[in-house]
Amino acid sequence: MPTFNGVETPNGGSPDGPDQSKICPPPRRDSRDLPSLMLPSCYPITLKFMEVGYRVKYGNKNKGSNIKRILGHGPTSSDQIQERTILNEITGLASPGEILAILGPSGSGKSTLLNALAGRIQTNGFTGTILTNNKKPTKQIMKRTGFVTQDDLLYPHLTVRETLVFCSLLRLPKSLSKQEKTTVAESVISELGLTKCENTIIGNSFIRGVSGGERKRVSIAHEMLINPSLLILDEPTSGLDATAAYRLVLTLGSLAQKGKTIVTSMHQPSSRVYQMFDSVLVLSEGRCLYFGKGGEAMAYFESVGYSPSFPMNPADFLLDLANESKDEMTVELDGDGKRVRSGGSITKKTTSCGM
Ligand SMILES: Nc1ncnc2c1ncn2[C@@H]1O[C@H](COP(=O)(O)OP(=O)(O)OP(=O)(O)O)[C@@H](O)[C@H]1O
Repeated sequence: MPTFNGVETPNGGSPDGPDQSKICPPPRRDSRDLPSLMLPSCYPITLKFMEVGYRVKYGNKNKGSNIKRILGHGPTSSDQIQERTILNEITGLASPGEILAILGPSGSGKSTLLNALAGRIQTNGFTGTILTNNKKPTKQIMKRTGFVTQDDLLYPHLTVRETLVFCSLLRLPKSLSKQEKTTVAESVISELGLTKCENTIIGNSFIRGVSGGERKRVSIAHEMLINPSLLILDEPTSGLDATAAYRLVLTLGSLAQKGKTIVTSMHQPSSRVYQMFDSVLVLSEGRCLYFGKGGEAMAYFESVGYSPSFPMNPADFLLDLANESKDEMTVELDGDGKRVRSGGSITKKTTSCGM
């Protein structure tokens, strides 16, 4: 009987986490039921990360030296090897059935954090602890982790269906037949709402293909083929209009409802997208400004003296805070002596995580 990587409990049914049998029924071993086997996330993953830090060394004077010579630039002090802290003691938690959104301005460290959480950073500069179900991530856990990168790499000449069937043939275990792998791809196409465009080519900037939103969905579908329990996405809504972004996050929400743990970075979510986040982690220059429930962020900042002077999208407010936290600002007080946002500036009182 074929085994399917995305469903079976690792280590013969004794996972590193909660008793799975209490969470969802054991899968029926019938290849005709493959799509229904594949869709439930039967292996919940709780992701904890504590004091995650990342420092990089840069400024190798030998690199690009020919170009520098052509430009007439001799060795300068900036050619010396320097160190930079990209992430500074970031702590947080993502639970099954929830969406954790990493928010922050460009360059604040969102992608770096996601890479760290996905185990994609293995250099000396990395510090801190990342646990899945209270243990160091095992190979089995890594197999159940999907990572959707910011820059998707897809073959422009293949259709959506061809892309996913091809990936399915490559990524799914040899124990599944070709027909079963095709069935898995078909069910993912349907789950991600790609049926309408399944015969459209992916395309690129030269060849007209699927829309930006559909392209993002194909990237997510690509990871969904392995039925991940933990899905990490780097800016899945970048380049999408507000409605397409909302629809995509709705899809993420429905995946979360099936028991998956979703961690996603997002640049500028609309207020209705923000409302779909269970937790948010706000980064500013690699430091955590806030980690906690999305719905409690505004109250938290108000309690520590920061509030917008007019009703606004919480995500915009948090991004303003993150952007302005690095600048020197003047404290402005309203009639009650509260610090207020005024003329686009918000004063910042704390950099600790509001957990
Ligand atoms: N290996 C590296 N060497 C030097 N600097 C790096 C390295 N990796 C990341 N950085 C820097 O760290 C900062 C954070 O980068 P990161 O890509 O994580 O930001 P981001 O929040 O995802 O940005 P964006 O929203 O624009 O994608 C940036 O200033 C980037 O230039």
